[in-house]
Amino acid sequence: MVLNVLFVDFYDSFTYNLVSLIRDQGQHVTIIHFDSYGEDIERFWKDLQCFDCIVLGPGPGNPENGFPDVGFMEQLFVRQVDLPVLGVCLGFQLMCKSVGCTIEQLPSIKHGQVYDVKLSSGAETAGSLFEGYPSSFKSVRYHSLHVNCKNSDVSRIVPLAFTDDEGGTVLMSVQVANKPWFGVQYHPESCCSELGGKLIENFLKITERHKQARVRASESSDLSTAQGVIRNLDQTIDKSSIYQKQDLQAQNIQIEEIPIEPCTLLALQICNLLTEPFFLMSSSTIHENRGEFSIIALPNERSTVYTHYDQVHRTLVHQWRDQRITLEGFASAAETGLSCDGVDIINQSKHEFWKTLGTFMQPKMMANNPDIPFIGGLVGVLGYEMGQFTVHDREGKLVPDAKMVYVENSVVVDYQKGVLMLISLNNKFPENARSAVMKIVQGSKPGTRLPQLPDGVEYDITMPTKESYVRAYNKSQSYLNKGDSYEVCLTTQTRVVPSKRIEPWRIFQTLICRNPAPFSSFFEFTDIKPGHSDLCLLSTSPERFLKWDADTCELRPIKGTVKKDGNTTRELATKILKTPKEFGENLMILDLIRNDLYELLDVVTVDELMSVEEYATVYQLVSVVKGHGLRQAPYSGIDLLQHSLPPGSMTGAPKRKTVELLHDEIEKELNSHISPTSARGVYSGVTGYMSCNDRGDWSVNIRCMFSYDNARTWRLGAGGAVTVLSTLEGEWQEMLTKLESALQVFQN
Ligand SMILES: C=C(O[C@@H]1C=C(C(=O)O)C=C[C@H]1O)C(=O)O
Ligand SMILES: NC(=O)CC[C@H](N)C(=O)O
Repeated sequence: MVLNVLFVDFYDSFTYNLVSLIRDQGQHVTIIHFDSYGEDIERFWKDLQCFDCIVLGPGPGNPENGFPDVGFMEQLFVRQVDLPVLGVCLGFQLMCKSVGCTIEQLPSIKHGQVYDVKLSSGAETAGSLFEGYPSSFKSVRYHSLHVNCKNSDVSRIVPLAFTDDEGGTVLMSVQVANKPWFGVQYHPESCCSELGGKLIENFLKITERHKQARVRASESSDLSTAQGVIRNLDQTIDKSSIYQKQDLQAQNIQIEEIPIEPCTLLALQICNLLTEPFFLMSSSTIHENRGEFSIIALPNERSTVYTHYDQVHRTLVHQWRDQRITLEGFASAAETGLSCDGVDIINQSKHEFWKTLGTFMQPKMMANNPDIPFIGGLVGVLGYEMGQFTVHDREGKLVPDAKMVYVENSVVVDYQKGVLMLISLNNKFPENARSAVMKIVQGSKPGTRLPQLPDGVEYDITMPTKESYVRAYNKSQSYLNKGDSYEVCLTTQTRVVPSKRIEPWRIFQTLICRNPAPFSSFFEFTDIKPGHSDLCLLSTSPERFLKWDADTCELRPIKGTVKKDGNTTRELATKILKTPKEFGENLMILDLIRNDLYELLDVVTVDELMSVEEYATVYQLVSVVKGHGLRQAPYSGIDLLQHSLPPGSMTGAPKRKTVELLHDEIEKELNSHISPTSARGVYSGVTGYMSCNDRGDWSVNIRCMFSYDNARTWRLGAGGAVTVLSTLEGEWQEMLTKLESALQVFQN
């Protein structure tokens, strides 16, 4: 008998981790938001007849705030719903409040910390929520608030578990007396919690028994009506796929392999000799599993270019350097939506923009699957505001939020195999590019002279004041304390104006030598006119956002940073990175990313838990999460990409609420010297490709600089995760360290 579980989501970023635990038990889960019914409690009550139990999930906010934070969900208990209920964290607090407990500030807030949960005596008896549990087990806590039942009617509450921390004993689980209503304060669904699946299994057994009793009393509802209701209810996420997968045909690819001596300057040297435009996604450090490749993408007049402006909900489509288009014509088409020779104008939201990209790519996907990450496809940059929950408010200057270019010719260097490949999808690998490659491959070893920026240029650098940073930091702390957020990725932006324009390529070469990184990128979009770009990104990112192939995907969130200086050995860094502060920071984002994947996929694994990685200026704590079974799913990599942007490591958790707080409150004043709308722009977005052999790889836009005005001014973002364990000085210094990784090129 499959149970129908109603899951009430309070817009949390751990919802689907819990949902997956229930689905693993073979049960059907319907997810609604706590405010899906608005104020229509009667309709909600009627629909409840279709379900066998209710799970009230975790989430931001405080049940004491009432309707804005929890809707009318407390009424479940006030009206005495005749269904088993499991409340988790916020849901638990809500249930306890409804029976007279108070919700109070936790003396020592815990976000992403593992504690021993101890059962009250008798809690593990047969038929209970903790049947078969040991007397103590480890679980993760994410809460600012806790339940105080000292002044409540003790006959209504059966405490089941507690934990000890610095603030004394904290209630971890209760049952409401004589009711099948249970709750846990801890998070059974975290990847660092023990026995989470068992808790759900036990709750479902309780549900099963309850259901049987109801069936006997013939209270059960008509199954066919139930199915209709259920189908229409579950609308919290858009589950449609961007494009339908089809049977793929083999298509023509020309690949010429040339053996090479692996050297990460190779791609740079080839680009130096190229006479045509190029984009570079390059590794400047070779590691197993990241940075094994450099890709030089060669756009030409056959290349279609997509530019999306979220501020005006418009996409412009044109061919690379179409002679009919002028810079002024293009800018005015973007601004007004009025037609312009050579440009297709589509008025569409960013959501529809993804579909436009998908529709374009679908017929280009091919059955050939050479073991090469990129054979040709869309390459480009997606800004932070292309993600979910973000908005790009209208401000003075219209800037692109996304630019993607379809590229048929490329050079791919595989450092591990020691081969370079010239790849063409149109049988016409450009001769000039071939001779540039041959010159470098056959020539003498590349020199080691470090490129320098030209002498005699002054740099006007504007960064946020420490005072405004302090205010933003304090705001972040106050939201963390109130339980509105568990982690806030607070970011700053700095503007650099050189007294003379310097070629982006020259800056990039300096940057990549000073701050080598596995995901460096050079994207100067000169798609209208040579020597002119409306978007330019120079990045030395250490962080992979998302990589996929036809069946699996991988995310590598970085959270936890230690500056390298003369005294920091790897050993010391590891010690610092394994403290509760860094552990919690990383775990929260790891759990958030599992959630992002579980929204679309059934199987998600944690393949590396908090490894320490070394970079030029910092040590970082990195986890690796994989999603499996894409082949059987209706989704492709592009669905995962759309779905999981913006990167959780750049937002904090829970994602939706924290993105909102950052935009409306926290970063507004802090970055007002750059933009009045607190848009992050390219920073915090992603850069990469989707290849016609169904592979993709995207890095997070950090340790980078970008320009919207043809390299006259540059913007650099830097930030870090603020948690309750942060210190103001520590975060300020961490931000400066990250800023320095790119800013250093302008400082001598
Ligand atoms: C925000 C930045 O980096 C992010 C924040 C990190 C952290 O808080 O430790 C680490 C890597 C990135 O996910 C940045 O580099 O500007
Ligand atoms: N994870 C949660 O559900 C948190 C609940 C509540 N907002 C708190 O901070 O205590």
